Amino acid sequence: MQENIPVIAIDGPSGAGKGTAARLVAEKLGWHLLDSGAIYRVLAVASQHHHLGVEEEEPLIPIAAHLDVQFTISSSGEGKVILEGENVTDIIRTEEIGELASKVAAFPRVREALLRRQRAFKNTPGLVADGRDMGTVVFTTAPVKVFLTASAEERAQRRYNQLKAKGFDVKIGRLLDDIRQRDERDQNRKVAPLVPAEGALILDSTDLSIDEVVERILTFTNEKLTQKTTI
Ligand SMILES: Nc1ncnc2c1ncn2[C@@H]1O[C@H](COP(=O)(O)OP(=O)(O)O)[C@@H](O)[C@H]1O
Ligand SMILES: Nc1ccn([C@@H]2O[C@H](COP(=O)(O)OP(=O)(O)O)[C@@H](O)[C@H]2O)c(=O)n1
Repeated sequence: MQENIPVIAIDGPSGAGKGTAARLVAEKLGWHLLDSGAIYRVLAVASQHHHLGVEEEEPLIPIAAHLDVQFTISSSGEGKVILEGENVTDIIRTEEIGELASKVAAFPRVREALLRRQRAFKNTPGLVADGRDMGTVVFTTAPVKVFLTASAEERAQRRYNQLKAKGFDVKIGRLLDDIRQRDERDQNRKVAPLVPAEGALILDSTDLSIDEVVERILTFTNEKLTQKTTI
């Protein structure tokens, strides 16, 4: 039964390490993965394709409802994101698109239109989902909820390293400003604001390695799931 499929919901601000941790936890457990932020990022790109601004909600709703996107894994294990037949894997990771994504994500009816698509990722044997509202809105009954955070300075530095490695020309000061603006927008919007879910493990990763973060999530998952059943 769909209700009995376990979900690990990992929420937190930009650059906290959610995506990295979620992928590694999902690999370790052999569970499915939902990068919900990628859906909002894809919607931002789709709005550009359709020559729409991100200031008005109404025109974005049908685009969100009928988003033609595929998340595929190549034979070498590389994740690919295909929008309307076009490979948008790298484009969606730019700060410009992150910024637009956080604008389209502030519209309640856009979020509503994307709910079913996100919930469809929940399949046996389990799902690891990361985003801003996985534990508070999309998977409220998830047995395992984690709020992963880190200082804004550390998150900007991580983003800087990540984008530099991909060959993007970025400035650390600008990234820090962007992160602070995005935090502000994500935390203060009226619908599905970024807040820790009730009962979430609050994990500050500022001084933790990726391996330590993954270890703590797995330990917490074990504790939570053995309280109910077993993993
Ligand atoms: N605990 C950590 N210590 C150092 N770097 C990290 C840590 N967690 C993630 N990173 C790196 O920071 C960058 C941003 O991580 P990501 O998982 O994309 O964050 P988020 O999904 O929360 O925005 C990536 O390059 C990742 O490798
Ligand atoms: N579940 C989610 C996931 C992302 N988002 C929005 O989408 C934007 C991009 O999400 P992301 O997870 O890819 O961003 P990063 O944390 O990787 O910077 C965020 O700034 C949020 O505004 C959201 O509102 N709800």
